Amino acid sequence: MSILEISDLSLSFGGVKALQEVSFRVPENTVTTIIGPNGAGKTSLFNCISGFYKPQQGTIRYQGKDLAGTRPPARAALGLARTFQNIALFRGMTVLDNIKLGAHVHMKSGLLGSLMYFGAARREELAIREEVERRIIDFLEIDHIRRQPVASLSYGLQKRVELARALAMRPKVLMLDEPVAGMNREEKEDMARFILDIREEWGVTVLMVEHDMGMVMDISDHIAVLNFGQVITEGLPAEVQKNPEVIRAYLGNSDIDSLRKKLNPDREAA
Ligand SMILES: Nc1ncnc2c1ncn2[C@@H]1O[C@H](COP(=O)(O)OP(=O)(O)OP(=O)(O)O)[C@@H](O)[C@H]1O
Repeated sequence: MSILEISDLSLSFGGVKALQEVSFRVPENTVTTIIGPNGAGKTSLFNCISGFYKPQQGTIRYQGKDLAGTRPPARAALGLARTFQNIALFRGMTVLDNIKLGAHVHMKSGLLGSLMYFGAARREELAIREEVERRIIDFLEIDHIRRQPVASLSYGLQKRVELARALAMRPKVLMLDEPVAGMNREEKEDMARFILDIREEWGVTVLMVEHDMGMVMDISDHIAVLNFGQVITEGLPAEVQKNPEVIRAYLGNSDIDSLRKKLNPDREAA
């Protein structure tokens, strides 16, 4: 079953066609990855799914429901959480406080909401929140830094805190925009392990944009390839890797050596 279905999506910025009739499905409980050369439209597609961009054409269905007209915070509350290409944390706040902010998508606000939301229901919500935060902190192995301000942490740990905050939103689909960009090898391996565990142990579907082809091929169940705003193919990593159109798409942007490195960096390094 597909948890997300993108149909016929088009988005333009003036004369720039960022997305052209894009259709693909994200099967439930998979790691699905969108790849493609720079400028292919990957982030634009992410922004359409999380509601930051409004496509001129097409539909996005989440659990069978058309998301048109649903604003970004409401999409997050429905279970579509995301991280960003550049870390978007409150740097002066502690790790724990940043994580707590993630849970806010579930808190009722406004006078009516507050009036209807007190007593047992509120206590129950707070207990759930604390349990979720504790579980996330244990899972991501960040207990030792939970009282530290984010600004004092290494880049790899900051990315982990961002992941923790997204998990605190209790997502059904976790959208990760370049989760290992700028990381060293060890940090990448840790992140890959966490992503796989999020799918397996937490039952969360992961939708990721990533340039690191070694990691993409290792952990993805399903890959969609974008080029010039269009999906040129989708399928299993092994199928996508040998698809001539995919190879051509990357060749258009680089020489043969960097192509090999991109599609199979581990073998190159060996
Ligand atoms: N806010 C915007 N205003 C104008 N043009 C935009 C905007 N966002 C994206 N574009 C254009 O849309 C196209 C797709 O960009 P997008 O950032 O989605 O690609 P990408 O695949 O994510 O690239 P990268 O891998 O470099 O992050 C590009 O031509 C880009 O210049």
